[in-house]
Amino acid sequence: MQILSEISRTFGEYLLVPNLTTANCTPEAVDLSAPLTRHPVGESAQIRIAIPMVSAVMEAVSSPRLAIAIAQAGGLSFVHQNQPIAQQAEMVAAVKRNKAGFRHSEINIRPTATLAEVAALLEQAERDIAVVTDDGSPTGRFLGLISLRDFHPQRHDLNAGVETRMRAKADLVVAPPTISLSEANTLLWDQRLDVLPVVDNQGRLASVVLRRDYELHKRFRNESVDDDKRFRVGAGVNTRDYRDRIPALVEAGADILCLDSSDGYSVYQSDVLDWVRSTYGQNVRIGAGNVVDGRGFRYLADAGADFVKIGIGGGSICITRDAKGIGRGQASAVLDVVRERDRYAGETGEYVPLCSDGGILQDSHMAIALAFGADFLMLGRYFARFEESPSALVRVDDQFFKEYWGEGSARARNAARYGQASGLLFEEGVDGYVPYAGRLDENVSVTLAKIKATMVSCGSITLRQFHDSATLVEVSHQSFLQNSQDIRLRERPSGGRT
Ligand SMILES: NC(=O)C1=CN([C@@H]2O[C@H](COP(=O)(O)OP(=O)(O)OC[C@H]3O[C@@H](n4cnc5c(N)ncnc54)[C@H](O)[C@@H]3O)[C@@H](O)[C@H]2O)C=CC1
Ligand SMILES: O=c1[nH]c(=O)c2[nH+]cn([C@@H]3O[C@H](COP(=O)(O)O)[C@@H](O)[C@H]3O)c2[nH]1
Ligand SMILES: [K+]
Repeated sequence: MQILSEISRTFGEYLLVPNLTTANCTPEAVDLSAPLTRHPVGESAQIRIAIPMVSAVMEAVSSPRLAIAIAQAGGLSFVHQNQPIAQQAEMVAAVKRNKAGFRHSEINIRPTATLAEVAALLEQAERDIAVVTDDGSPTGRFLGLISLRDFHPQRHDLNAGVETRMRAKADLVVAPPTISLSEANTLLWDQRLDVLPVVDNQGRLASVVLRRDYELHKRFRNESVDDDKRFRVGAGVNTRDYRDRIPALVEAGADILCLDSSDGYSVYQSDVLDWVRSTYGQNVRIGAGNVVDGRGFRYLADAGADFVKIGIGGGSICITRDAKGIGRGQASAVLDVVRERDRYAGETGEYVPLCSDGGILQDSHMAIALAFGADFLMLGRYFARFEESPSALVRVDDQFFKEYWGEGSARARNAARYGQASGLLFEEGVDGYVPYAGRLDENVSVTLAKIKATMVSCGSITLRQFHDSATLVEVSHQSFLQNSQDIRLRERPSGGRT
């Protein structure tokens, strides 16, 4: 038996002490890009992301819709593996079918639906325009567009059909699937369009190009895309059915894989990494984890992991520490693994990026995790709150929530945990709600603004500089208690605690 001589600590126990801010150190100059894959020290990784955020390998978080929204913002999603292989592969393929700028139409309606129905659909989606297809699906025969400007409750009978007020295909500008994104954007502006439908030669809707996406793209110039301008997407895998699951995910176009486990310091993960390297060489990139110390890191790095993920029991839905008594405060875990990563890089010349997974309770913790040396962050609760996450939106009294549950909870019925003969019969996660927070892009831009402001105060314009020069200090419990004492807030500050 051995007792480590440290107290295990979380991000909330630290603050950053500012360094000198120089004139070239501005939020505009801050580059938050991060490597996802191992690479020789001093060179660039094969896969990088423009913002250091990936979404958790969880059913309540990483769906195709969320994956597209994160890729648009510059991060990456890992589609969850707690589902049949074909279904997971189809989710990956659904993301890859979207080219940056060309998206599957989300707001669709049949021509025989009533104006009242389309009004309700648009109100619920907070959009102005719906696409009319013969069967109301995103790939049906394209018939026209209907917007809130096409009818008025006082002037038109809301029981009338959509077809009575829609602008029909013959009067609209449509584009063939061969159109390039820059040609499509030119049409949007020259023809003053809000929506450009892309229609194949059988008259079926292939995708839509939206003016609002163009405007978003101007704001987020950092989309995560592959060489064919398709969105990048990752996928979770496990240590059991990998010989079948990995080929299906690779075939579907997954850009990177991630072993999804509470405890990655196992021969099972090393076996999977061996199998991937002997089957695909470096053509398939795969991260491993989770670990909480340098030994776990070195084991997985030696076994060939592309990145190593850190975190046991620190997630918002976690009860692993209660159930199994394993884990480590996330700040201590990151600190220990970072030291080993840097030693490993010195010895081998290979940089293996680190992902800090879970336990981010507020935006400032992201900056602190990055200051500790994490290359990027995996977030569950943070992304579960957004419109684009797959779970249900529920209303309780006057407040809206999204459902959010752990992969080790009974609800997840995790096939790996509960399907095995020796069955893990206990739960390691809870099932609950998180406050609904609106659209992903709006929230992410506020969070990034905060991280950039922190880095400016600390005199860093790249994450590498931040890792090297951040100065952190432990904070006493008392100083937190004294913060905003005796002030009764008029209202919660916007963009405050997330
Ligand atoms: N980060 C965290 O703190 C936690 C995460 N989770 C999440 O819950 C889900 C399930 O995680 P785990 O229960 O760790 O799943 P897991 O599949 O990695 O492990 C479950 C059990 O199966 C064993 N096992 C794994 N591969 C095996 C093989 N090939 N042959 C025989 N035995 C094998 C493991 O040793 C373990 O006892 C994941 O999505 C994970 O991310 C769950 C608890 C904590
Ligand atoms: O103890 C656990 N029981 C669970 O059921 C569970 N499900 C997910 N995870 C892990 O939590 C991470 C997400 O954490 P956050 O919501 O704090 O971002 C995820 O990325 C996982 O590492 C679990 N941990
Ligand atoms: K272990």
